[in-house]
Amino acid sequence: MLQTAYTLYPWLLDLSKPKDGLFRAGLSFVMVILAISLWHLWFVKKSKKIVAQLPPGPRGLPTVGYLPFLGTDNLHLSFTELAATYGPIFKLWLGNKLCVVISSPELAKEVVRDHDVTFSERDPPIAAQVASFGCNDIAFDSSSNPRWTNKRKVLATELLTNARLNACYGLRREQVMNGLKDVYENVGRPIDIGKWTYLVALNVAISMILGGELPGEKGAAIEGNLKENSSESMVLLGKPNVSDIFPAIARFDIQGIERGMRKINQQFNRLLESVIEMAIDKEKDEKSSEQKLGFLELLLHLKRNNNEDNASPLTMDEVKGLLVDILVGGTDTTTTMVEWTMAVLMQHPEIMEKVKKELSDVVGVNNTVEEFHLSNLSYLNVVIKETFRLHPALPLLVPRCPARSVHLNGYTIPKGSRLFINMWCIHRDPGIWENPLEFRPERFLNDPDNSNHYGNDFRFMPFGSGRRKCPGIPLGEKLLFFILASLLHSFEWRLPHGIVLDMSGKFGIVMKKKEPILLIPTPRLTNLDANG
Ligand code: HEM
Repeated sequence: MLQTAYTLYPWLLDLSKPKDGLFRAGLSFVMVILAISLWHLWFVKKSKKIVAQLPPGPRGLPTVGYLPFLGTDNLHLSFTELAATYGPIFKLWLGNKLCVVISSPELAKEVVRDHDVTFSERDPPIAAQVASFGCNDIAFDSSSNPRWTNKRKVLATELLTNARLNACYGLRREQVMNGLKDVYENVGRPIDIGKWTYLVALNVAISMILGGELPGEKGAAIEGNLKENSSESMVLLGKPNVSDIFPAIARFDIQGIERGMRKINQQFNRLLESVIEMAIDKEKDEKSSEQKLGFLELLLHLKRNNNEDNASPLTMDEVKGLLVDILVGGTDTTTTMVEWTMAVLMQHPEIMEKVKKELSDVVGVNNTVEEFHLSNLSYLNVVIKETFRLHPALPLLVPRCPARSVHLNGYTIPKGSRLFINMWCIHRDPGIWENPLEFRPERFLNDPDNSNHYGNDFRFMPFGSGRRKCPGIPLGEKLLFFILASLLHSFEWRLPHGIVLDMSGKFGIVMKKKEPILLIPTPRLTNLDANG
């Protein structure tokens, strides 16, 4: 058509025959309009083709996108409902962020294995950027930054090695025993399991960071402030922030989240400076044995010296970022998992009985649990796995962000969009799991692959997978297991009279129980004091 118009064009412009002029001018006008219309049609079709390359998804409203239709409480549930309509890959706009959600193991494999490098970037929320000393931690630093690889290596090969964790078992034991003694003193009264566990997990983290208790009144005050500060930080990190969804208005900080986080961060910084000073003094006074050093002393050592591979030493902000990862990454996740496990056990008395019997057989009725018992508690192990399946601490993992546009399942996932892997949906998919909503630990009992939850089985990834997989597994799992075994072996638990368990979750970075779980303890061991 365009070619015909092109050949006619000289004739149309030949205005030497005046009587035909009007006709030719009219025809010329029509042809130009036709050409423009054809070009327009071609252009619209081409742009539609680009739009069609995005995954399907629900329509939203101008500016806010699908935001008003999503409940704030349970993003993973809304995403699961949308997957039922739009399939295992869909997109939606939240404000002006394009989000893509995937909900099948096949697509999860493509993201975390086949395109792992491309999908390993993060889109850090503002509060997290501040809390992590400008993304100087592991969770929010760019994976293309060689310093990120260095920090993951430091965590894996310096802090969380078996030898190091074994060396500081005494510190974990002491904090768990202190927690059990608190429960003992409150026998017969309701205990908030989440609050109790959070305090124990935080005490463990602080104690391992400092290599024990800080001396004197100053030390006790610093420890108290660190606890308070970490809890406040968790609250702000969990709050949805309008500035993250509408970057154009971020500078107004409408909810004051950024200001709040900056204040907390300054206090935290001052606390860390005091702790660092004390650690340096301690180092001067006594040369502690290498294995007994606290994480902070080790990090300061790595800050001063090049490590074996001659990677450049850690910066002070990186030391602080790593401490934040340990304080934040390990405490809320462990707390949440203890809460959910206790809740499901209260719902299933027959499973609780089996757990208690195993504990009595393996640990003995007059002994407290020690970490060396854990590898023999195979039934408790599968109870925890089943809880991970039904109540993963991070149901959407930590959202990823492609470093460049990628094709996934025939769709384009544009660079900079936010990608969620809905593990909640995959963990409950009836096509994968038999009676998926049933709490049945036995499903894992005869499983030959005991390590299938470490990221190689894309149907079951409570710790994520690929380059961004949780680097805290060795500590997280040990602590979770140890706290649960100790609680269940030392006490009988019952719900307060007339209380019905509420099993709904409240979505944040970590999915906690919506209602705290309050349980009343009665001693099971006769001699907790003697063993402590
Ligand atoms: C039961 C306890 C824990 C659970 C369930 C858990 C779960 C997770 C999950 C699901 C992720 C996201 C993985 C992904 O996006 O693919 C993650 C990331 C992370 N976790 Fe854990 N975690 C636990 C304990 C810990 C502990 C104890 C630490 C620190 C010592 C820790 C530090 C981190 C860090 C730094 C990241 C970010 C990794 C990165 O982005 O490269 N976690 N965790």
